[in-house]
Amino acid sequence: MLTVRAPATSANLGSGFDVFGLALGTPADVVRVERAPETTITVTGAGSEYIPEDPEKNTVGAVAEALDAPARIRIDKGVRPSSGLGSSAASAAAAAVALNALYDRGRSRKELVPVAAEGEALVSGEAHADNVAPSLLGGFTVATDDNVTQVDASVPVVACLPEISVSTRDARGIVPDSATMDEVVTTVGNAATLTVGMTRDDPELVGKGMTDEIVTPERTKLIDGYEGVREAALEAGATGVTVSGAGPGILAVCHRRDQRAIASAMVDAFDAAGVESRAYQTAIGQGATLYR
Ligand SMILES: Nc1ncnc2c1ncn2[C@@H]1O[C@H](COP(=O)(O)OP(=O)(O)OP(=O)(O)O)[C@@H](O)[C@H]1O
Ligand SMILES: N[C@@H](CCO)C(=O)O
Repeated sequence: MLTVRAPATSANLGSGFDVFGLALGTPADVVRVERAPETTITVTGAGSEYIPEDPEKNTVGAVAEALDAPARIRIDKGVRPSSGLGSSAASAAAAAVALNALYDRGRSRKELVPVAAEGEALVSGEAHADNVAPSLLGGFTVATDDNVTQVDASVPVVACLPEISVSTRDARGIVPDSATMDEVVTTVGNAATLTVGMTRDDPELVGKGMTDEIVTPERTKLIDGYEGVREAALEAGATGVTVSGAGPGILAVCHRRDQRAIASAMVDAFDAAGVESRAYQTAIGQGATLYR
């Protein structure tokens, strides 16, 4: 039996829609695999009651199929589904690493990115790789149609998860079809600023570059209390705040000294809007870990 822990992730980071992603130190999914004549899946843990065990509907089933690696797969969910914290991707990334090792497929972590993205195609309709890339590789990742670039980074973050469900499929349905040239120019500037910030572990530059005028304003309409939470986090010292992935999770970037105050301000602001939430005080972390 092989065991893999794969981390939650935050995609988009505002200006990098469908391209940027980062691995979170916590939470994470744990996947255990054993060889079997055909794939079976059991799911326990956070939100497991909402996750199908049918291999045709679970992201790990798509990964087993893509690697031609049938197995008995047990998923222990640390990342609740429909969270914006890459729940479906964490399982897919863990399964890709585990099954690749179990069947000696010899794929590199980078080569496993499109394999794990097959799981995303199953649940959201598109094989976007911006969650599976950081879950597999760790750090900050830039996933384009034909390449993935990774840099190690250790910027502190707070990921606040409200008790609201937003499906990625629905949130993709409200992405605007077009953008103005001014919006594109601003976005390119912000994305470049954020990228430089990651290479310098600089929360100020990363936070500044997280602003997005194209996709995020539409997505925030799906998150009750978003504006209040954003303002509270900024007042408590966050250097940037945006929707995590497709939401409803909200990501704040910060200096370590402000982390606790920001977490508490975000939870209180959700509470004031009548929404329960929990905040993970963490940092950009490692990719999937294999335990033999
Ligand atoms: N192994 C899995 N783990 C989590 N969700 C799964 C899994 N397999 C299938 N699903 C389905 O995928 C959907 C959750 O995926 P979705 O992309 O909406 O959420 P998310 O991964 O938390 O969000 P995001 O991609 O925005 O970070 C749910 O409908 C869930 O039932
Ligand atoms: N880039 C994807 C990530 C989903 O987690 C989206 O925002 O739809």
